[in-house]
Amino acid sequence: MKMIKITHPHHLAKQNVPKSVMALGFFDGVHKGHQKVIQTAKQKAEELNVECAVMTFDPHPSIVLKKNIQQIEYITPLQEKLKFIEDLGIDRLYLVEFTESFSLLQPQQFVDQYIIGLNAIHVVAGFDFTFGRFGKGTMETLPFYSRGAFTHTTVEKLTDGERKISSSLVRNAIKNGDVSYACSLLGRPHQVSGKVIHGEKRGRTIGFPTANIELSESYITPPTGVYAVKISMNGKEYAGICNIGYKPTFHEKRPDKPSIEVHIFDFHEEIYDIDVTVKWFKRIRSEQKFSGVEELIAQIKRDIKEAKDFFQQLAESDKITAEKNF
Ligand SMILES: Cc1cc2nc3c(=O)[nH]c(=O)nc-3n(C[C@H](O)[C@H](O)[C@H](O)COP(=O)(O)O)c2cc1C
Ligand SMILES: Nc1ncnc2c1ncn2[C@@H]1O[C@H](COP(=O)(O)OP(=O)(O)OP(=O)(O)O)[C@@H](O)[C@H]1O
Repeated sequence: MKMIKITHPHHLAKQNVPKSVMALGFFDGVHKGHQKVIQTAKQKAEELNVECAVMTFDPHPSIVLKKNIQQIEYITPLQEKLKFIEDLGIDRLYLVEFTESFSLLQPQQFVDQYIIGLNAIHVVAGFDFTFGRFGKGTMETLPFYSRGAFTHTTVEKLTDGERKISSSLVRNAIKNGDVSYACSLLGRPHQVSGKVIHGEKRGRTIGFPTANIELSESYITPPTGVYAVKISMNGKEYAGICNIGYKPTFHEKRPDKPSIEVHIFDFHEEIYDIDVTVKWFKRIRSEQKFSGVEELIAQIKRDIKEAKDFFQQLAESDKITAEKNF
């Protein structure tokens, strides 16, 4: 995938840019709705025998448009978003820096400079995509702005029951700890990446060593509690159990921020400073304050059993699905 970074105003000349079918959107999470939009663009590009392009933006428009927001938590921070888009088999990605001057473009200026000017001959976006100053341009008015230079496909709303699959729905699911639901909306588990740092070194003394993880980006994370997770490092993936929390059993005073610690099953290596990715599969319980270490140990044993049973069932259902598809 060829990536073209653009800061407004751009100086790309139409005749130097290949014709494309262009999918448009912010695409935080690259959830199933986004996948449908991008896959529709890909199909159309094959039909028309031109490149398939995605145009996305960074940072999130709310940082520029709502002055009181300095940083937002992403489902997929930029690098992850680009990787998941690339995995869908796209030829080119226009990454437009979302600046104030860009946000002030009128719908017609946006279409002239960023669609017609980038040689898109067909545009694909969801039914509720908006563009231009105050989001005034819509899919209904797009043909008017197109000046006959391109056609378009509006992708119908993809829903889960009554609810539109959206980045907001995925964010809420993660924030509420419903990581299994987030997984079904994303079509894969939500994941976060970071580095293994030194913890309080108590874990090994109670029989459950844990890798303490410092996140590398501003991710949305699930609330405090215990989760069945998979953790990958150096190209290998392991099952484990994660506690996000303040460890109230050991801390009278709540630490500033919760720690994220993973006990990896059947694993005994030294992994400080290693880069890891954690995938959230299932919430098991809330964090508790136990009256003693023995009680905590007994509970962690039950947590591990529950997580192992879950992964066993998952492996069996994946096997059945794979056999059906064979
Ligand atoms: C699966 C699991 C569940 C946990 N649940 C709790 C809990 O409910 N309450 C609590 O105070 N600590 C809980 N902990 C945190 C332990 O107290 C923690 O792992 C231990 O203090 C080691 O911390 P350290 O890695 O900073 O040394 C849990 C840890 C794991 C791995
Ligand atoms: N469920 C869906 N069905 C069809 N198209 C969708 C769906 N969700 C998003 N899209 C389209 O995908 C593109 C990117 O969507 P965008 O990231 O802007 O918003 P979103 O996923 O709807 O989330 P939110 O509005 O909560 O931020 C847009 O063209 C949008 O219309």
